[in-house]
Amino acid sequence: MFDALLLLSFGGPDKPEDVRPFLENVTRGRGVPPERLDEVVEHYLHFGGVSPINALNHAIIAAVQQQFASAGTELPVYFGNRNWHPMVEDTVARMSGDGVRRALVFPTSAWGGYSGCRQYDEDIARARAAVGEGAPELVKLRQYYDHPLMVDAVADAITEARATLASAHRDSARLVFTAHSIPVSADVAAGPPDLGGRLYSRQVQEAAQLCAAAVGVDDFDVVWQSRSGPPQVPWLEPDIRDHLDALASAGTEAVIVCPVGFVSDHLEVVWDLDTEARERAAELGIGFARAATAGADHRFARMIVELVAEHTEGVAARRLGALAQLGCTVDGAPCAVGCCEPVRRPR
Ligand SMILES: CC1=C(CCC(=O)O)c2cc3nc(cc4[nH]c(cc5[nH]c(cc1n2)c(C)c5CCC(=O)O)c(CCC(=O)O)c4C)C(CCC(=O)O)=C3C
Ligand SMILES: [Fe+2]
Repeated sequence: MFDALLLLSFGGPDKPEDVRPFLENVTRGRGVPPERLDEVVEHYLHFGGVSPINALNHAIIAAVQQQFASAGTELPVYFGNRNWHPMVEDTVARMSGDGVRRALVFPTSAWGGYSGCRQYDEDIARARAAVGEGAPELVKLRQYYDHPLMVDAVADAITEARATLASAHRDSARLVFTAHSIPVSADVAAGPPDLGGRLYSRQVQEAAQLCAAAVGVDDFDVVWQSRSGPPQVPWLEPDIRDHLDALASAGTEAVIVCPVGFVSDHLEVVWDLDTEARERAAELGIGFARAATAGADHRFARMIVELVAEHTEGVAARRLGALAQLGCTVDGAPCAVGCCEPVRRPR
């Protein structure tokens, strides 16, 4: 029925010379100010111009291949990206050359919204169009932000992070979830029009609620990180650093920061949290622990295998959230008419 799995991701530079051209691909036509780009170049160069994202994706693929092998599932796994090599256009061309007729696509974003869902649909459509006649049918797997295996992995990561705090802080540390900020207009446009919008921030809130409940915490915060737009454009707020200021002034002594919005420890996690937010916490004199992302956990690969089995074996979709189940698309058609429409950006 399906003859391959494609892991579709964001992409990142592998060496210093890649950084500028990669960022040009990411931000083409998106109204990101040049000052912001110069800053982000520095973040990548701080890590030798190598984004951690490619190695992390290769590790996820290896874990999935291992599980396929031990289950006797013969499904080759391909890797393609939106913004850097291997580019999804090249990968889909290779799949076509290998005789792949129909493939499932696992996107490395768990979320709805333009950046997390619809833009991956656009990538699929663009890659198929580039191949032209005979391009494989590409079925994207559904959103998985509330999958029980994902929630379990994040919950354990929170517990492990808590254990790294000074003993006096362990019980009282404030649990703070982060996700990538997006323009408020993009959040308003997120989801099928009849569901009232703001699907991305509502999903992030729901995931945070599920993970907090899994560790027995009922009072937590959801804040945002890594905004890139010009200052006059409203993005989801507060930023994690401003939030740390507010928490410290209110007497909080320690925080556990959980980047629930990201599936792996890529650059925006290791720079914006492990470098900038951690520094801010040190300046404020508050304890800081960062929870690991779910991608490196064996349950994440198990979840991918289970999402595949929903299509290949009719396994029932397991999920803990109550919001609409979305994201499963065919050949890059959006989830619904008018779903997550790209918002026009100021020049
Ligand atoms: C919702 C969301 C996710 C989560 C869903 C998903 O995972 O897809 C995500 C992931 C990621 N974002 C990443 C990197 C970047 N994102 C940027 C810019 C932007 N992100 C946005 C949103 C998101 N981004 C938006 C609205 C912009 C503004 C420009 C635009 O409208 O498109 C820029 C430009 C420079 C800057 O301003 O930061 C960079 C370099 C990397 C790779 C990191 C690495 O290399 O390890 C990853 C996984
Ligand atoms: Fe981003």
